[in-house]
Parts: sequence; C-alpha cells; structure tokens
Amino acid sequence: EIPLKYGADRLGKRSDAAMQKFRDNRLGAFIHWGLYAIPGGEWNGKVYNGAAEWLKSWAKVPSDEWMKLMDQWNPQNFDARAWAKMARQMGVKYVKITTKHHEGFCLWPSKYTKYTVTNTPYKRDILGELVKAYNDEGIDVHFYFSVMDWSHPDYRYDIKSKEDEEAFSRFLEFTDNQLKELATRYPTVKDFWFDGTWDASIKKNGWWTAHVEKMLKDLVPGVTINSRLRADDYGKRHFDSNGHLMGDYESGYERRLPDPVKDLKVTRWDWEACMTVPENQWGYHKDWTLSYVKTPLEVLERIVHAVSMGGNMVVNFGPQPDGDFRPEEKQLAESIGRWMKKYGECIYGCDYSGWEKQAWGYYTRKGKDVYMVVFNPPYSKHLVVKTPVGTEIVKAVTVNGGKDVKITETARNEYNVDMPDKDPGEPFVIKLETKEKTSETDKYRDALT
Ligand SMILES: COc1ccc([C@@H]2N[C@@H](C)[C@@H](O)[C@H]2O)cc1
Repeated sequence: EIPLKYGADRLGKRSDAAMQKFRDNRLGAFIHWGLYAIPGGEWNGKVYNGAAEWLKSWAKVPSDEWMKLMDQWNPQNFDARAWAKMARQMGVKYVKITTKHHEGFCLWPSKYTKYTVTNTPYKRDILGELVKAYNDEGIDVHFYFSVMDWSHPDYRYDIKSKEDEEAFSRFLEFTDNQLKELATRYPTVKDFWFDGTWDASIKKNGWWTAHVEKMLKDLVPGVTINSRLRADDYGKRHFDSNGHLMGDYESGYERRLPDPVKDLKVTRWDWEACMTVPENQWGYHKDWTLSYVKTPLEVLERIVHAVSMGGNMVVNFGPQPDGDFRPEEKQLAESIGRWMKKYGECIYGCDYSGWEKQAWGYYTRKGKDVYMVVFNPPYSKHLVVKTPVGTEIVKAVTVNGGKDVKITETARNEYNVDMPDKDPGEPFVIKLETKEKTSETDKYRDALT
C-alpha cells in the first residue's frame, strides 16, 4: 500500500451505535432551501431549465447582484413544526438541511459573513427552528454544507499563485469557523454532508479535508461525515489512493443507483444515495413541466432499491420562497408515508440480504428475516425464490396482513412463493423466516452434462 498521511483513517464499516443509527434510519429527506427559491429558475424574464439552485451560474449573475435577493427573503408561511410533522408523516428518520449552498447564503446567523438570515427582513434563525422542530419529532438532523462559496472573495477554483495560496488559506479558516459555529450552536447535529469539494483547490489541500473530519468528530462525538468531503495526499477523492473509502459512508450516488447485479461491491461499505423528484431540480423551480417528474411509486422503488443493497436513500424537497411546500411534494410525502406505515419494517433497520435478486422486486433483510418487496407480480402467480446454499425458508407471512403464504420447494434451494389471493393493488411485502439447513441427505440430483 502507498503510505498516506491523509487517507482513510479506518478500514471497514464503523461499528459504533451512532453509525448503526445512521444505517438503521435508512430513509431520509433532503431540504434544499436558499435565495435561489425566490427566482425559482427564472431570471430577467428568461426561464432556465437547469437546476434552479444553480440559476446564478446559468444566468451569469454577479454575486453582489445575486445577494440582493436577501432583501426579498421573507418566508411568511415558514412553520418549522409543520415541516417536521410532514417529515414524520412521510416516515423519514432524518432530514439533511442545506445550511449554506454554493451561493453562500446561510440559514443560520453566522458571525463570519453578512450573507445570513439575520440580514434579511425575516431575521429569524431558520436552521435553529428546524433543528428543534425535527428533533422534537424524533427525527435526526444532518447538515449539508457547500465548501465552494460563490459569495466569498477568497474562494479559489485552483491554486496557481502565492496570492491564490494566501487567499485560499484565509478561505479555509473562514470555513473552519463556520463549521465550528454549526457544530457548537447545534450540538444535536448527527451528520455533515459536504458538497462543492470537487475543485482542484480542494484536491490540493487534502490535509484540510482530513483536519475537518477530525475537528467535527472531536466537537460532536459520533457525528458521521460523507466521503465527498475527503481528498487524500494525492488529491484522490471518496476512495483514497489505496482504494479505501474515506469518511464514514460513500456519497457518490446522486441521482443514480448501483446496479443490483453488477455493482454488488457497494455492499462492502456504508453508502447513502440522494435523489430529485424532477429529473434534476434540488432547489425550488417554478416550472416542473420542463422535465419528467417521478411518481410516488418510482420514488418508492428507488428507496427499496437502495436499502436492498445496504444503502440509505434521501429524497429531495425544494421548499417554496414563502416557506410552504408545493402540492406535488406534499402529496409525495403523504403517499410514501402511507406505504411506510404499512410496510416500513422492510426498510427501517434492514440491510442487503445476500440473496440473488429476482425479477419480481427486491429483497431486504433484518437478522434472519428476509423481506420480499414485490413491484412486478408475475403471470405465473408464483414468486420464484432462490436461497443461498444452507439456508431454508421456514415460514412466509404477508407484512401488514400477517397471513400465511404457501411456499413450495421446487428444487434444491428453490421455492415458489404464492402470490396473495387478493391483489393488494400496490407494491407489497412478504416476510420469510429462515433457518440454517440441518445437514440432511439431499434428495435433488444434478444433471450429468
Ligand atoms: C457540477 O454538477 C453538480 C451537480 C449537483 C450539485 C449539487 N449537489 C446536489 C446535492 C445539489 O446540492 C446540487 O446543487 C453540484 C454540482
């Protein structure tokens, strides 16, 4: 292995209680809320179909002009407790909030910049109110933090001169101060999810990313940090130059998921995916007709897909400038919540089963129980299940019905599991209780070929 000073500081998954809680949570929500919600994708009468939180970039708006949006930041319908109730009803166990996105506007009253909620007509500490409201509902709070900050004169995309070096060193100190502020003002924070860390300037300062991970773990015992923060001695990101994951969980699956057959390697580490409901909108965009918008069923399938491979899924919400949510997002939260209420035991605290995926859907596992989450009912009316050698199915029951399901052994380690006689009309779940096979004589005979 290559000797590294700033590579992975741990091999294998974290096994402490805080990480287990991160893992057991499985389903989270993203909140992308900032000045970009005010224009909602439109600038000077032109609607841009790129991601709304990047409008400043698409419309080439200078930062001082963009920050004038602060004078319009006055979300009169903002109600942190209503947001937290919506999250609880959706069944999310944690919420990741954009404390500061690339634009540099802070949802908390930071002392280190004038670009904060304090200097707006609204004044109030949005982040503080949200942390309290979510925690009061038993929901963990994670902080999204963009290192890249378009509002800061000392930010550099690359380091090409002594001047760059001095400016960026000031910028890294500013960033340290903001992170210490977040960790001390909001000590119940459970995770920092870093973004805006792909530039050469960061890759040339891998030491700093290792320092940030250590600083936050000293300030907030148990806190988790995503892999996207980290760069090693040679600028390698996410995985260090020896191929070891940095940070506590892989965070590269943004608007995409690992293939359930070809990418089984991801089951070796912790990972968390995040997704948008339109094709590519994180912040509020006034016109959702510009791209395909996923149905609740399509969102649900992605949630189950992630958990079936040992990952978490974070579903994004882009609140309106008035502080309320658009109807499509309220309906999505309700719909997912109704399903989670009935079948959530196949999600929370579940992991990769190690079983071979079948066409009808996905497996998840909790201890010796394996869940079949059926999205595609077969014409044969039988759900084919292949168990690993040495594992046998003792019993099958419907989740949210508790009805026994008939299983027929059809070959060695193969079973037909009957479909419920009444079509549930929605993705449904069968729980398989398994046990390790006693060594009995095997009545099956392989063909001689
Ligand atoms: C250059 O490509 C991107 C794409 C998305 C992002 C940000 N990551 C997502 C989680 C959102 O915050 C999006 O703005 C940044 C750069």
